[in-house]
Amino acid sequence: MRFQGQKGVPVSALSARDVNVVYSGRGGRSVTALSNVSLTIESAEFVVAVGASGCGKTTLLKLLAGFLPPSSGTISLGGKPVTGPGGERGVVFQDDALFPWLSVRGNIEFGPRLAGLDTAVRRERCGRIIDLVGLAEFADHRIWELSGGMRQRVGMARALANEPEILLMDEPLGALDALTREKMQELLIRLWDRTQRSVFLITHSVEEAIFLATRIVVLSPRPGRITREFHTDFSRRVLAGESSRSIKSDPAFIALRERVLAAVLKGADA
Ligand SMILES: Nc1ncnc2c1ncn2[C@@H]1O[C@H](COP(=O)(O)OP(=O)(O)OP(=O)(O)O)[C@@H](O)[C@H]1O
Repeated sequence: MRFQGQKGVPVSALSARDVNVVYSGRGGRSVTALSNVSLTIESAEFVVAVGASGCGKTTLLKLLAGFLPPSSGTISLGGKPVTGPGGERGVVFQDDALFPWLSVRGNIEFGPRLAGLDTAVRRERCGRIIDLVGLAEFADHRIWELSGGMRQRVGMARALANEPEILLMDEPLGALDALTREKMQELLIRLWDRTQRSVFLITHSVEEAIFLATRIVVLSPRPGRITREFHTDFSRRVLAGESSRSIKSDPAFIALRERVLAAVLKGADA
């Protein structure tokens, strides 16, 4: 499938630099959700953020998406300031609001249709994406006829249909049962590999983070900040054909899981 990031053409780096976010809370009390956070998601990286509840993960994603301006600091894409949402950044949430009155294809074609893309180009592009997420047989089904895992595939396909440079995902697999979740993790790795998009993903599962990421960032609360980073490449083994079970039970995987977990718990206690 043709995407801007393929054949060695780098997609733009998305950066947060010295970012602070202060929310005004109830009774005049303010909450520092993020303090001096700097993070650059380089071309074709798969960055996963983990951390205790309330450490600012979603706030960071909203900044990168352009949904929320920082109180201070800058967000930039390819060196240009981000001042709002944009088609270069596709966003996927856990409970993505799909349009129940449209078919799978209708949902996926919605963005390109709104952007005024020529019908033939739109059909062709969305057909390829439907194949890529394994929904070809269900293209004409309504959303209410799909399982939870299939709906998440539609959410991802809908984001990909706008050909973003980077996918921003907030707990996309959080609501799925364990078996479906593992299958979707494998699909995410294949999507990342095939499309060469950069990905920024939030999860509460340390195991999921290690399985998916090329880089894990650990955030700690009060105030929210990045405390540790880990580089990992277990997803390469998925792409090489090794089974998820074999990878997740590898002593090297388990050892890293304990190190990342210790970093998360240390931050949560601080
Ligand atoms: N709109 C808001 N107004 C006031 N405070 C907010 C707002 N949004 C988030 N907060 C606070 O900012 C902090 C960071 O919240 P955020 O949702 O970014 O954390 P999170 O790590 O994504 O949490 P979780 O893992 O529970 O989803 C929390 O203390 C939260 O209560």
